[in-house]
Amino acid sequence: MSSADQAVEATNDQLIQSTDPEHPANLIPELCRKFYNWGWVTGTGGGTSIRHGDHIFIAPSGVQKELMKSENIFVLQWPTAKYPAEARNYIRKPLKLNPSACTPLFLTAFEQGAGCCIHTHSQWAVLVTLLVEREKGPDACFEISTIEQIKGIPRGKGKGMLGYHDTLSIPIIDNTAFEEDLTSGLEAAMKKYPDTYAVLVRRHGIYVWGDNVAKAKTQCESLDYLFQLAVEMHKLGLPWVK
Ligand SMILES: CSCCC(=O)C(=O)COP(=O)(O)O
Ligand SMILES: [Zn+2]
Repeated sequence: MSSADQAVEATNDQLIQSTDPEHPANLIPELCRKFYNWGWVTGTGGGTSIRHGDHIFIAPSGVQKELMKSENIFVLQWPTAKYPAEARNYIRKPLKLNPSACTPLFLTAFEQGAGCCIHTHSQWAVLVTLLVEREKGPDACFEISTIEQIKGIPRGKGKGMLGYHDTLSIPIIDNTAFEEDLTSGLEAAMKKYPDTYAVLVRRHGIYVWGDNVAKAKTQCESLDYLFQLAVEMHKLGLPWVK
């Protein structure tokens, strides 16, 4: 390790030390424990990142997310370069750990003004991506209507929440061999669907973001509920869209 890296590691512990349970360095491990119990981040997959002022808090890669501690958290100075990875401005790097492979995807959500982004490997999310026809290619979307929980999802930034009679549409992008390579697909989906707060990844999971942690979490919960409901409706032969 270079002396510059050692300095980043050694000098910036204050960035992740707080007695406030709402501090991102405390909140990320706490949220990941909940997400693990909900089947969202099992087997090291998935994770979450929070923007707090001009700092981005990111979990390490390939670790048991439910066992993560605040001292394992990376901190980036915001704004930062998305590419290449070496150009990112880390102001705290835990020794012997790498930042999450989801980092460029989380940064894409922060570029949209998000305060928190959650990535899950929920089986319900994966199942709906398998049930929506593949032939639709870049136009593939999961759609559901006339279910009360749709009201938990925003209509778009500053546009209020969807109503009971609205149709919720979540774009689906194809998976790639490496998590980082999903970034261009996520960017394209955000451009095509500027009001969306989530993008499904076929055979992989979902990215959900929100203006703050509470909104990202509740939106992710509402979507997971709707995906599970949709799978159960499909088993009963019931249509998702009236
Ligand atoms: C078995 S998990 C494969 C990688 C992945 O999809 C993921 O979300 C985890 O990435 P990270 O680098 O944050 O561990
Ligand atoms: Zn993943």
